[in-house]
Amino acid sequence: MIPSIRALNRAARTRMPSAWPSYADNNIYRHHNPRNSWRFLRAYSASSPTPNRGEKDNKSNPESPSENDRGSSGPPRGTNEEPVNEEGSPKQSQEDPSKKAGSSKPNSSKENEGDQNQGGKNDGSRGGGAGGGFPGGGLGFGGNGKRMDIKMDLPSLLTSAVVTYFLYRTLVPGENGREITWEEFRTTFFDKGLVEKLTVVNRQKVKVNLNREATSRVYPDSGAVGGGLVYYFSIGSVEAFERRLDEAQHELGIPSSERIPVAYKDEISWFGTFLSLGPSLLLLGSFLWLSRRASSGGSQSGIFGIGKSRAKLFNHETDIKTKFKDVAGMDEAKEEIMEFVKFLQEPGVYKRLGAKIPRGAILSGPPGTGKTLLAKATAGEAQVPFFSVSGSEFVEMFVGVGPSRVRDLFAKARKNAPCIIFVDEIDAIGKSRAKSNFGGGNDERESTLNQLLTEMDGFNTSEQVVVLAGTNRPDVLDKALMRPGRFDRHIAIDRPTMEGRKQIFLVHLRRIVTNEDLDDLSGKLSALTPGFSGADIANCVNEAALIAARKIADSVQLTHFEQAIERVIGGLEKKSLVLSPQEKKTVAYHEAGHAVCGWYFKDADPLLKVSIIPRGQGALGYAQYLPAGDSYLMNVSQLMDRMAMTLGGRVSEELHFDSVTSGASDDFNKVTRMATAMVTKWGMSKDVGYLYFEEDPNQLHKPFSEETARKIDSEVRRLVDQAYNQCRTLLTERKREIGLVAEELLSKEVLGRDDMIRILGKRPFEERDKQFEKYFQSKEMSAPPPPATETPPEPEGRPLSA
Ligand SMILES: Nc1ncnc2c1ncn2[C@@H]1O[C@H](COP(=O)(O)OP(=O)(O)OP(=O)(O)O)[C@@H](O)[C@H]1O
Repeated sequence: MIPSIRALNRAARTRMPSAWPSYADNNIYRHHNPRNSWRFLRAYSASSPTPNRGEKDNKSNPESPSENDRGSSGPPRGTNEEPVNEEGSPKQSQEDPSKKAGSSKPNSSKENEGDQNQGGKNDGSRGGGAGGGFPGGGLGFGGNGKRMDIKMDLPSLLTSAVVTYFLYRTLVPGENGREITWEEFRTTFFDKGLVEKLTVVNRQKVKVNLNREATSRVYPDSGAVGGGLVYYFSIGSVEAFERRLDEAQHELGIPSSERIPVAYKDEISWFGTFLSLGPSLLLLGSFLWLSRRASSGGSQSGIFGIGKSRAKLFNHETDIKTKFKDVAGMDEAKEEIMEFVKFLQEPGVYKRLGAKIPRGAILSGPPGTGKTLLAKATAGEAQVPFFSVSGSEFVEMFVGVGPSRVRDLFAKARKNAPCIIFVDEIDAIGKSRAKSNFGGGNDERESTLNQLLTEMDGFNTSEQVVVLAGTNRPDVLDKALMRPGRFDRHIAIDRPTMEGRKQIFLVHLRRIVTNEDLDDLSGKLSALTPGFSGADIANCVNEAALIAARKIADSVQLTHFEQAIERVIGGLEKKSLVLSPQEKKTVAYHEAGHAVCGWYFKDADPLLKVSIIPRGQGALGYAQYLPAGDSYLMNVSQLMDRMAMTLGGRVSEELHFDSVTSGASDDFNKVTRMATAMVTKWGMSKDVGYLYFEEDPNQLHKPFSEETARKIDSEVRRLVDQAYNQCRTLLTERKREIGLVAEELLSKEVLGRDDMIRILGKRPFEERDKQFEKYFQSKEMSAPPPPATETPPEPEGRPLSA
């Protein structure tokens, strides 16, 4: 058993435990026994007269034991072993390892050489062998031979299997290398002549190659004998090491011809390399991982998919079930777009006559009017694939991504031709370049737009790819987009008319369970929902179904629809908002003022419903009016009546209370905007004349002179004052009616058109909207009757004339 090198150190020797060590275990650290070491030292020193350590004796005796102990590889050293053994053996105890060393047979030079070679081989091949015997720790040169055979290449680094292998190869030998100090090296190996060769690795460490034969004699149980354990020591510099080695050899009297060979080599530590690459690999890995997570998946995940188009592809066979019959109330738009369907279905008809097919169409209109739906239905009708993408999806924080996505989208579309590309919210990329240049443009957006224009130009007439685009802001689009050859067609889709709303209601009512007569119901609902878009209608129908479900009704009834409409218009009822009785009264009189104005002004919009239930954001009450049919022109009289009616709330407050409230600010906003438009846009002021001044918040200077500005101000003021006087005159006359409506409102909270008729009598003017009258002749639309005790006296039969 090999003694611990630690045992050689002075501090350890002084401990001297009484227990004799067990050498069953190879790990010398665990079985470190100072006593044994001490004994070893004593035994060693007992043999010190032999020239093991003394160069003097060595010189005088050519068969010096020091030569033997050193385990030289050459014949001279081999022949020197025997005298040591002979001299040393009688003085050494049985357990003393030095005894074994002393009793070893001399090695022939051939054997030694063989050992050396074998040892060299073993150093490489037995890297994983069990360690033991000698102390120290370190690099594990035992496995280095194999490790060095592995070539580092990028693919192998990238695969985890190889990384694991590297780690294994790097870590395992680490357990079989032991670092020792120079002193330990000298006393344990060098001075005993066990060293065969030294290898300076990377100018930092010296690997000790032991003569295995000699070592096995001195330390028979050592792991180094099998080649599984390798010792090394660190050096400050190669020069210092060489100097020290020279001195040591000189000290031992080793002739220069027998000096221990020193080799130099550079080794790459895979583990070290891996560690040094670690931060970069970690960064790269996290970047890839993040980009993979950031991307929404699909085949274009990761950083490499960033330039790919994110358009969703709907296959006509599976995904697009929408047909023109699902799109109601826009017959003209459908007709216009039908041409694209025909082109996609039968391109031959057009080509035969030499007609060029329109490349695309812009569908413009307010939100929710069914632009996307129409585009989808076009694809559904034409039975072609449909690529849907939003304009904003082209714009990324990386430069060049937008154009690249446009290219990719069109490339995919060409592969899937005939097909339809639908770019929703095209204004995100198609904004006028001239406008955006003011105050710094957005280059990325511009280049995306340019790419889009190029791609649309690049079509040839045989390519059956139709591009449809949707926008709410056709006014801001770049003119280049609209020129013939690109988006040839401009299809404006407005909010549906009453008949249109009826059709849309019918489409959506078919999907819910109701026992009402669908024709009558859809007519009523369309009359109650002026200004609703298709999306509002869809939402309203769904909301009614939800309300019915909440009330566990068997089918959806008219009342559910009424509540749903109120909710869509006014927002959620705010039950938590409790008004004080005085506030409630103010709200009731305010709303009653509006309602009475609407009832008695000839050109005002007739009232549909008035409510004082707080709803939505800050609205304490609301009045819903039916716009005069679906008219799109308004005359001065209508505008004045509307302004007067809008001021009705405040005037009523003035007439009924000592002080007024802040509740009319939104009314003033509307009135001011209306009056300003009359003066600056609609040529309704004689003083200002027939001029048009656009409101542009980006404009630094007003497009009119100071004098005109003063005129505009005074004209706007005049119109508002006129409306105010008109309103005040009426409401002063109708103060009693306001009181009746307000009190009814306070008790019932919601009044419908029929309630108004009941309180104020029939409206003294013929209804302009015949459709409306058709559906509301009955009493069905009245609000639920109040509890019997709170019912105010019937106002019927009172004078109503204005
Ligand atoms: N004419 C219509 N007929 C039937 N349903 C409609 C109609 N218009 C809108 N809808 C309903 O409204 C929903 C939203 O419409 P769509 O997304 O097409 O509006 P849009 O004009 O594209 O809105 P945006 O401008 O906000 O993108 C549709 O899914 C459909 O349920």
